[in-house]
Amino acid sequence: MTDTKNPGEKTVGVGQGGQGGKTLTLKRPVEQGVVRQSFSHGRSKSVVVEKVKRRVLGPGDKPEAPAAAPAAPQASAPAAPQAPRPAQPARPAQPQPQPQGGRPPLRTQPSPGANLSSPRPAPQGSRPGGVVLRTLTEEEARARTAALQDARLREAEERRIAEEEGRRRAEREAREKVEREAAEARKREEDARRAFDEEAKRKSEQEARKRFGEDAAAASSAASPAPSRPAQPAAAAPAATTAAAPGAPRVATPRSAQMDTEEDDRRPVRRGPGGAPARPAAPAKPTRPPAGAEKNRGRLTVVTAQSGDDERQRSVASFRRRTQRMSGHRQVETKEKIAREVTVPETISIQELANRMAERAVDVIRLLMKQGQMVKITDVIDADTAQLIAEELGHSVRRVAESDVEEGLFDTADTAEELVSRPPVVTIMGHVDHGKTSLLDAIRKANVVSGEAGGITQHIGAYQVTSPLGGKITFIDTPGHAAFTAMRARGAKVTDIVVLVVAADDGVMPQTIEAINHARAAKVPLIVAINKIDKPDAKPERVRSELLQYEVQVESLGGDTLEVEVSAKAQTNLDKLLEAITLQAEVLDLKANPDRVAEGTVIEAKLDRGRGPVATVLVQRGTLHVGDIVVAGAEFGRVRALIDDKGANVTEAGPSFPVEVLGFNGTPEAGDRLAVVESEARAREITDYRQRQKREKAAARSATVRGSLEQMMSQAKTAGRKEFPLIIKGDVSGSVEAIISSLEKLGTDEVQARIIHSGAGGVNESDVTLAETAGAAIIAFNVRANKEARDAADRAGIEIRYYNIIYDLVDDVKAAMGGLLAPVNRETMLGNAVIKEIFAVSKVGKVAGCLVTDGTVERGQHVRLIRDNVVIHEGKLATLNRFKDAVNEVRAGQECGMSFENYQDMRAGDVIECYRVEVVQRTL
Ligand SMILES: Nc1nc2c(ncn2[C@@H]2O[C@H](COP(=O)(O)OP(=O)(O)OP(=O)(O)O)[C@@H](O)[C@H]2O)c(=O)[nH]1
Repeated sequence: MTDTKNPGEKTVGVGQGGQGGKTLTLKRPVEQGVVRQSFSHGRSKSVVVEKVKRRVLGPGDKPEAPAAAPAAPQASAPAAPQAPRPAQPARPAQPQPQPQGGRPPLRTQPSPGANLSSPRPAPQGSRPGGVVLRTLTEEEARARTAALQDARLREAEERRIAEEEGRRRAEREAREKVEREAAEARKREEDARRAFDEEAKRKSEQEARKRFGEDAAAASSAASPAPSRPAQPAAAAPAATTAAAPGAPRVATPRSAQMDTEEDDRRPVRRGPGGAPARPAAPAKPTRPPAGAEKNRGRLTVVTAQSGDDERQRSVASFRRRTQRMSGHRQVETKEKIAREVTVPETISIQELANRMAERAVDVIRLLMKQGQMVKITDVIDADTAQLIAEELGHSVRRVAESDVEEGLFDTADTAEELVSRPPVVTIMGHVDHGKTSLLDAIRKANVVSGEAGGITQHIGAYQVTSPLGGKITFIDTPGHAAFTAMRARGAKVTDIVVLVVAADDGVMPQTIEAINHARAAKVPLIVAINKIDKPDAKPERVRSELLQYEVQVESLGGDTLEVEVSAKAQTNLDKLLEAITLQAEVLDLKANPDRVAEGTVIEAKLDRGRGPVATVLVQRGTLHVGDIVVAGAEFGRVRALIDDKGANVTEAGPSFPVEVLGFNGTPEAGDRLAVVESEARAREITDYRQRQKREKAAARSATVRGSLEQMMSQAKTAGRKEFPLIIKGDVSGSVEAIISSLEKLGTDEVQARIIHSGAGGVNESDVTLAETAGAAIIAFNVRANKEARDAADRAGIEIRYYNIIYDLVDDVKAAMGGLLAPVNRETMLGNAVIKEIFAVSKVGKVAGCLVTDGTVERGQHVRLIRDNVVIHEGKLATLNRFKDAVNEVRAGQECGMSFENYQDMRAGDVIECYRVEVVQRTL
């Protein structure tokens, strides 16, 4: 039994706590109800709550108001799940009375976890089986009210926040949706625009192509729609500027209008997000995206704002460029490409090749790069590569030999009108001590004495004198055979006239004869100067008669060779000699063209310590100037200075004028021909070739000194020459004559021995130089060559053949001359064999098992296969085996195995004929 001692309570619950207990009610009616109380751990309990109708309240207290307040929100928001919440904040208020000492517990069944489920703090009477709640104190009531108010406020706040969030979410979702749709619309728009641009581009290209295919006149006509195209950018510009103004009229060119009509079906519908046409006022502009779409492009920048215009400008510009490009190509194509015949030497630089083709060097390099060759413009390529390139570029090629670099260097013809008389060039020749040098000096001295300007200051190897008959005479101041033949050996024909000096007291001597032969070989006229007539023992008549033996018939003896009796020492008849030279020159009618680039010959050359390489050059044609680029032999240079025979600097030198040339890069050789070329590159090309040739010649010479007789014959054969040039030297003149007559008898219609020079005595240097010049062989009978001659022969690659039996000599020459006849094949029978059986051997093929019936059978020799007396195969023996061993020959009576080269069809019973074939030279 629970008793409330609270004075405020009017109800006392009597009973044992069971349901059947009686409740003592003191007059005051009570409203009661049952509330289910929940506890922790899932426990629950029903509590009876009573509400007294009347109670004593403190002053100012309004207990009903708070009770009604929670009910109101519950009624206004029945769906709100927070209905029980107000009870929860009350919980902390529950222990509040405890600290206040003296105060009895509120409930008869105190439960720490008890929770008041009803917010109403009403006094409750005790009931059987229930819990009677005491009436709340004012403080408690206030606390509860405050808590309730707080809870209500919080709830309202939370609701407001939730609503706010919901609203924001909805807004965001709506915005995102709109953005998404806009992006999609933009994308669609972009795709459509791109597709449209592509189409427009394709169409314009097509039209351009079509237009270029049309007649040019039609294309240029103003009436045709094509010319309206260039106006399009102008029309597009205002349209672009008015693009921002909605509804502004667009200027549509005929072309765009045409395109619009053509492409309406294909053009994508350009609509804004709202679905309305974006640009209703400008439906005809295909290149402009609708404004609505632009609005939805997202970030708007100046670039994007202008992008539409740019697009169109670019499109027009690119169209124009393309048009220009195409018309440009057309121009290039219409410019007819000139196919040239390109001369290609064995090697050529890229630059030179390009020049010859009239192409750009860069194009040549590009072609080579395509073939995987990285080259520079200065690189040199071979003729094969050059040919490939030239043909790739549409040119034809003329391959030339290396020697062709000299083409056009010399001997270009002059017309008769261009030729003017020139001084003769004279060489003095003769036997030793007959007075050559004395005569040259005498002539020069006499000329100086006779008042020649300047004076002799230096010796330059050649000089000019004035003839008493007028005009100049050029003397080459290098007397003797050496200079003469050296020049001739290099192909230079310098001398116009040879003055043969014969001492009147000595008569014709061996070198006199040599000089005669040299002059004759060079087809140069002689003037005989019978020297030393001042001597008492001088016998000029004897000289005249001796010369007759050598087919030199002087004028006084009825011949056509001029002769002058002179004395170098006494300076007698020097004028007559000069007159004779002038007369002879007139007969020769020597002429040259002075108005052309110079050609000449190096008379002598030296390396001067102070001046570098110095060459004495005799100009033969044209005029040599300071500054000319000259080539001589394997050297070239730019003429730095010209010095005449009197030591004076001159600026030019005409025909037959001897002059010292300074400026060569190296020292040329006497006898080298000089030419003026147009460029240093050409000069380099020529000298490079010549230097190569020189090296090769030196190498070849050392390798082929011997056997030159045969070599000479092969040269004769290839050159189609019928003459076989020889120089015969013998111990006595009788034997020499016998040899000559024997050799002359060998001659046939095809080939003939030609004796260039013959004489008694050993082979000397002069013989060798003559042989070199004439391309002759030297035959020495019972004589030997001196050391100088041997050295010279080694250097020149001339063979000297020695004999002591005249028949051997004749036979050799006969054989060599017979070399011109085609060789024949001579057969020699070796033996026969008969095939017994045929075997098939792997890797070898068929092998014939044979028995050699007569002679021998040799490996590698020729065989004939005879079946029933008919030759069925001719070839060579490939293998020859005896048992299992390879052997070189098998004799009669022995068995062997044979196989043939490239032949398998042998049969048992066939006869094999073995023979040797020799190439036999035909003889005369
Ligand atoms: N009495 C006389 N002696 C001469 C005459 N000409 C040359 N001599 C002499 O003959 C000799 C040889 O003269 P060179 O002029 O050296 O004869 P060369 O032919 O040049 O001789 P090499 O150079 O050895 O070939 C010298 O002693 C000269 O003085 C001449 O007209 N009368």
